[in-house]
Amino acid sequence: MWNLAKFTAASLSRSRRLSTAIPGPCIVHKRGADILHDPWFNKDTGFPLTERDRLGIRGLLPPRVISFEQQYARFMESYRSLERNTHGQPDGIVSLAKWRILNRLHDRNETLYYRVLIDNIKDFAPIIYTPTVGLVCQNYSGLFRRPRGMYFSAKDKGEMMSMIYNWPGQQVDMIVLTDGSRILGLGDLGVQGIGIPIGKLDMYVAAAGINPQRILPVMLDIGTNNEKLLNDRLYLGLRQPRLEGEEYLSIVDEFMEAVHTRWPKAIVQFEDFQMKWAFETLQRYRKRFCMFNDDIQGTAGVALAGLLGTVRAQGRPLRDFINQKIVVVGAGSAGLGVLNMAVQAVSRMAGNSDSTARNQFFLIDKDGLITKERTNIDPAAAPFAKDPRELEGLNEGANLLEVVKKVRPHVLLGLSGVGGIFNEEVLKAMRESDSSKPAIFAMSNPTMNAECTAADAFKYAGENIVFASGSPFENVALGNGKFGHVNQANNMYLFPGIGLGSLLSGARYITDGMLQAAAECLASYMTDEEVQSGILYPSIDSIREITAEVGAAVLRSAVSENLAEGHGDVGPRELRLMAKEETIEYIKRNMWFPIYSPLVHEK
Ligand SMILES: NC(=O)C1=CN([C@@H]2O[C@H](COP(=O)(O)OP(=O)(O)OC[C@H]3O[C@@H](n4cnc5c(N)ncnc54)[C@H](O)[C@@H]3O)[C@@H](O)[C@H]2O)C=CC1
Ligand SMILES: CC(=O)C(=O)O
Ligand SMILES: [Mg+2]
Repeated sequence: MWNLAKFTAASLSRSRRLSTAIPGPCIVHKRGADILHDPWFNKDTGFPLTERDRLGIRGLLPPRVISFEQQYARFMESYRSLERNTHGQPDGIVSLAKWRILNRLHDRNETLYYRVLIDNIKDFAPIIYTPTVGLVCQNYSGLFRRPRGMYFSAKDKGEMMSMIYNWPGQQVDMIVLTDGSRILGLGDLGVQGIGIPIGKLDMYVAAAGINPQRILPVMLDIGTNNEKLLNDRLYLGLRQPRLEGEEYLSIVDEFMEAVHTRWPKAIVQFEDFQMKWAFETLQRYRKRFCMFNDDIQGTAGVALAGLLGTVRAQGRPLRDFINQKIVVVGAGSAGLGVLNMAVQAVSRMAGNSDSTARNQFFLIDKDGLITKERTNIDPAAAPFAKDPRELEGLNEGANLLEVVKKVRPHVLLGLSGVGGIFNEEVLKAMRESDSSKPAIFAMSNPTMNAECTAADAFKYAGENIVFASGSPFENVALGNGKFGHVNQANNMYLFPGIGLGSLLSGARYITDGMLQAAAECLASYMTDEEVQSGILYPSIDSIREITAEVGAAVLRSAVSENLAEGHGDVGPRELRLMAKEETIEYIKRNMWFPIYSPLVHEK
């Protein structure tokens, strides 16, 4: 049975802590059934009698008024009974059933939905976020029932400025935008990729307390090159190949102008764009709009925090980072983002140039080790290409196993999207690492695409490793009551704080300094004791706490760079005068927390 007393005590103390964030009485102009069908205002059976009378819904609901706590307990009961009833069925079926029950609540009653999400984030993140969100995207055209977010297609060229005013919300703070061209490690899913902005924005509400009335998931449907989808009669997107070149950019330009015109202060997060457009759009917009690319920049900060954690886990001073040999598998937007940020960190620590700092990194893509002998090398990868003359016994295109055997890296980091590529032989080769505590980061998503499983990593590379994966795995039982800790190295630890800190600072744009501040905040969050037992990141249960700290670090960095223009009533001067703790408090006060607000004045 659901423990109601525990729930009430926990949520009461949380409400008190965040009491200043509770909105005042809001007056709703809708009446009757329209209110019941609006998930923002709907309280289901929770409408008190005065509201039923005055909002014209008396008689439209069963007579008994059910409290929020009872509704919560009822939902959790049905969720747990779904778990029991689907026990033993294939994982995909169970996960989709769980997603459906949560999605139905999301569609019906947002307050209750976000409350159960916040309180049970560890259980529900794998459903609304990776890995299940990947399965949802793959099946989106069949799962589609109600629209969520906005869709701008190549057919809407010239219309976007007026379309943006079709969005019913007055104010939008956070937008997550995709073109569906590289959804997790699942490739081009066209319009079906909308599941990703929806899932990311759910994390924004849960972790950063962004008001769900002010979020906007967006799909830019500029076609798909996925033949299976083009031939699927249920496919809901444009049935045409992806636009390229100037045609493509003109669509993204038009969208960005439209958004900026209606909501000049909204933050735009680019998500799951294929590499060429990920880099190109970041360069194109980063000084014009308040935007960032999560796969390049959010991932980089989380990975850097993990890499610094592995140095501490070895009992070494942070500065020893400059001596770590790191093999990165995957030279895409995520892998290159990580390398660029890691190189900046090494240069700062060692006082070296970037080119010297790059020596310790080895980059592998689908054609093997990248060296200067590579023809048609991608310009973004070129700075990391090795000089073959400086490599003993390793040639252009050397395979992963050869590289691991020769280099004996301290860290093996996968962002390739290729499931199982860290196979038994590769993992066993990591036993010969030069590190006393080698690290394996299998960061690709969803679970199927992880470079290895947690169990295989501890089994083949040894019990002494530090392990992290992009999607969650259970901790691994090592025998004798010991467990191998599984970290989740996922950009969810940073993007909510980057967005929230940027929003509340009123920054004109998002700089490298702000992103570095976010990464440093995450890197210093764990104690030495935790890190030495292999725990690199906080538990997802405390994601709201860590997000508040990351948000404060980002805001303070914007202030120090003179980019903060303030937010709402709080101007740049007040932001500048805040001490660190005051900034964290300010951030927390501005986090939305779901409770039923009165919908009518009390007379
Ligand atoms: N944990 C996290 O927070 C994040 C994880 N990711 C994951 O990283 C993966 C890659 O994302 P992007 O870099 O954006 O993709 P991308 O498509 O830009 O890059 C993929 C890279 O992997 C390389 N690759 C493909 N097959 C390979 C093989 N057999 N051996 C070695 N390299 C190979 C490709 O050559 C390319 O360089 C995806 O699975 C994504 O879900 C991405 C962002 C954040
Ligand atoms: C986590 C994430 O952003 C990705 O896998 O693309
Ligand atoms: Mg992504």
